[in-house]
Amino acid sequence: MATLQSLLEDIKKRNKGESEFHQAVEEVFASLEPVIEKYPEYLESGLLERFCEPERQIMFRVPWIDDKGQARLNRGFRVQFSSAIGPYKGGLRFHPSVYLEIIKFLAFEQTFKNSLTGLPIGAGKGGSDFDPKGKSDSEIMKFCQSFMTELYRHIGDSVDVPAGDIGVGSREIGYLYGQYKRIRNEFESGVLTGKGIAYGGSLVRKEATGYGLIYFVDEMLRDNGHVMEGKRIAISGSGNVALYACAKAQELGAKVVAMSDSNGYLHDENGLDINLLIRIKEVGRGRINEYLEFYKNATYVEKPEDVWSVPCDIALPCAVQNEIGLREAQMLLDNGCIAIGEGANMPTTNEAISLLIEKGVLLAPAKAANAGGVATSALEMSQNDMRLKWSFEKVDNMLKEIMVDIYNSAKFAALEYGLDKNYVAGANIAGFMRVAQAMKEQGVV
Ligand SMILES: NC(=O)C1=CN([C@@H]2O[C@H](COP(=O)(O)OP(=O)(O)OC[C@H]3O[C@@H](n4cnc5c(N)ncnc54)[C@H](OP(=O)(O)O)[C@@H]3O)[C@@H](O)[C@H]2O)C=CC1
Ligand SMILES: N=C(CCC(=O)O)C(=O)O
Repeated sequence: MATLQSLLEDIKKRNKGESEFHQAVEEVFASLEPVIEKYPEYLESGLLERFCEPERQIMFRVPWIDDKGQARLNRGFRVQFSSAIGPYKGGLRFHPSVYLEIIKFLAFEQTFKNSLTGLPIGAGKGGSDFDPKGKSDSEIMKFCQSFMTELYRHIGDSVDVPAGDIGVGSREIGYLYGQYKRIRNEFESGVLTGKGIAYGGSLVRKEATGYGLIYFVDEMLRDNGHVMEGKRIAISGSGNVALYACAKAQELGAKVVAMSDSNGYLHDENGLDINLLIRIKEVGRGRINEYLEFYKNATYVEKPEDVWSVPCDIALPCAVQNEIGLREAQMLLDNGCIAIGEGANMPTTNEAISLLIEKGVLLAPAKAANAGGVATSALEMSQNDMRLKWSFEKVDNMLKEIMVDIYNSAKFAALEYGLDKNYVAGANIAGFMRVAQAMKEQGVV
């Protein structure tokens, strides 16, 4: 008879060398132990094995011509992980660190996240090893057009709906959509989300992941006798998620004193000027160290991983996977950090999660806390379906409600299994149960 442990070993054997995917599965299996004890049929029927196997993985060649007339070559991916509760849904990551297994772990995480939103969206993820940094607008466009020339055959508003992630913002979505529309000869606005407002994008989508993170963390703090007001916050990353998490945290009265990028971290004890940072990053497409030209008291240290050495009450990892290991977790504990809100996907190692929870740090897990982006993407799909355009306030209120619901789902799932305040386990359990129920009713497919 299979056990959780023997299944985990089998999954590791079947996916040799895929350390991030192994890590993601290990974390989930640790959470599901009490669930499988109560419902062994999820294991005995092979459902859990199917749950951890992507429905489809697609890899394709992406040739393009650079501004010098040189032929360039990248690789594209799309992992369509689960369609149990809706069409595949998840971002596209353009970054040189991308390869198939990275996309697979991200797509696996998306299964739980999309389930927790309560909306009809399955799980997928895609991307490329293309590096947008240092590329001209024309090169970005030519790459996106070539990428979509391959991807279009695999997506659709009821099949698979990509969106943004690292290196993919509304500019890239626009170029991808333009090529898709040209090939399909059809205005299928719901096929991509994160679109520009002029042609079907939803208000709040740009801000959603960052805002949603703060809504979740604020709910978690309040439920545990704390307030956001007056708290010191350190954030890793300075992209779409980090910038809008910073803006909303400051709106709620917190002081954000540090933010990072892949070259280092910015520190301003007076609190970062978020409007300047948004101008530098979004308008100028510049680097955060340009901030020093405006604020002489600020510092920029060329060690991104040491952003967590800046004393803070709340840490918001909003960059990449595994940026908080045991070393960084100890830095946070030594500085009296009381809460962590994961804006990035899988930013904390399993060892660091165990240490932080053991020490009583309130940990808002990525699958739950950063679901605001995909939830608002689903709201964009709904508006597109109905050919409607909702107001910023309407969408923002829906986002806030969804994030509070997600918090409560994680909280009460943890409580049901005697795992009070273990929001990592609660999110994994609540996310799993909805998809597992759908899989059970749909048969062995
Ligand atoms: N966009 C979305 O809707 C959602 C995104 N996420 C997750 O949030 C995280 C950030 O995504 P997003 O803000 O969209 O991406 P962006 O491309 O807008 O920003 C990424 C940020 O992370 C920084 N970064 C990248 N690599 C490293 C590194 N090795 N060390 C430190 N910083 C690094 C980048 O710095 P630099 O400019 O130097 O490269 C940049 O500041 C990702 O983990 C993503 O998967 C989760 C849910 C939704
Ligand atoms: N990159 C995203 C957003 C995906 C989406 O909006 O479909 C994520 O949830 O990780």
